[in-house]
Amino acid sequence: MIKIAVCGAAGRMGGRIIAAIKETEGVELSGALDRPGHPMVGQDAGYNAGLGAIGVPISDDLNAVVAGCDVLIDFTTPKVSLKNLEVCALHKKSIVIGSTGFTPEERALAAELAREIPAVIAPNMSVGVNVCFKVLADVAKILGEDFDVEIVEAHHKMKKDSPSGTAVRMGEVVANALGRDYNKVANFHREGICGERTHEEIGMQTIRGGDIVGEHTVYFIGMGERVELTHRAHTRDMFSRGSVRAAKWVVTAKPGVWDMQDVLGLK
Ligand SMILES: NC(=O)c1ccc[n+]([C@@H]2O[C@H](COP(=O)([O-])OP(=O)(O)OC[C@H]3O[C@@H](n4cnc5c(N)ncnc54)[C@H](O)[C@@H]3O)[C@@H](O)[C@H]2O)c1
Ligand SMILES: O=C(O)C1=N[C@H](C(=O)O)CCC1
Repeated sequence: MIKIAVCGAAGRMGGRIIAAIKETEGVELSGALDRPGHPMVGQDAGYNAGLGAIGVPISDDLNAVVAGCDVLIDFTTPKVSLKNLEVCALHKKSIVIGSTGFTPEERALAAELAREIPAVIAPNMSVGVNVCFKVLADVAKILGEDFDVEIVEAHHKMKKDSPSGTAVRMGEVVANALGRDYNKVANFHREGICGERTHEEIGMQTIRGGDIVGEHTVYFIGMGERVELTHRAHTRDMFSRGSVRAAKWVVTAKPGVWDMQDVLGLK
């Protein structure tokens, strides 16, 4: 039985991940964590998962929870995830990180911290989005330079980072396929007399409102036609099931940073 602990257990994803662990064979919830001072610390973790009491309290003791697990699933924020990665490395435990909004410097630090433990770090754990990542590179290469690329994402109004980690990864995949540097060609802002669109730029647009779980469209816009590749999440459950699948996979992986395409065998 693989022992999984969940960090961010009082959050939107934390609750769904605990529910997914409960429905998955071969794994058990060994611990649940949230931030010191959170009102749900001390309460049973099953309540946020809609399960009633399951006998695992939400703790704020990171070291104790990590010591008692085989793998930590972490859906919090980049800064918290980096700390969790450091503590997992100290305890030689595996980690699955779903947090988004990492800066390039934070990504480099994560790779450094994961030199001796296996870590899955992925902005989107759904099968559908990871298949999109795979086909996007081919679509971009086939359509080539005659098509302008714009990416639009929509999420709930509580989301803290923008653009979404998924949209950033889509931009990186397209930019790489076209031989461009995402950090140079991503355009996050158009306002006023901002001039004609450049050939190389990838427009990144963000919508925030209500309870939208997550939607992403990559537009390839040519003269006279366009191709749109869209993914729509109906619930958070395919993210949470994906994270549990990643946890089962990562405990036997070699040290280093892996992503969901490694877990799904899409590379
Ligand atoms: N990779 C994916 O498939 C995927 C899917 C959905 C969301 N996300 C990402 O997951 C993250 C969390 O999303 P959410 O909607 O669950 O957010 P949320 O705000 O509902 O939950 C985050 C939880 O982390 C807790 N937290 C904050 N600081 C902490 C600390 N120091 N120690 C322990 N817990 C701490 C918060 O109290 C909160 O309960 C975001 O970055 C989001 O973009 C990724
Ligand atoms: O709800 C969120 O927050 C989501 N975040 C991920 C992202 O930033 O790409 C995945 C979709 C949901």
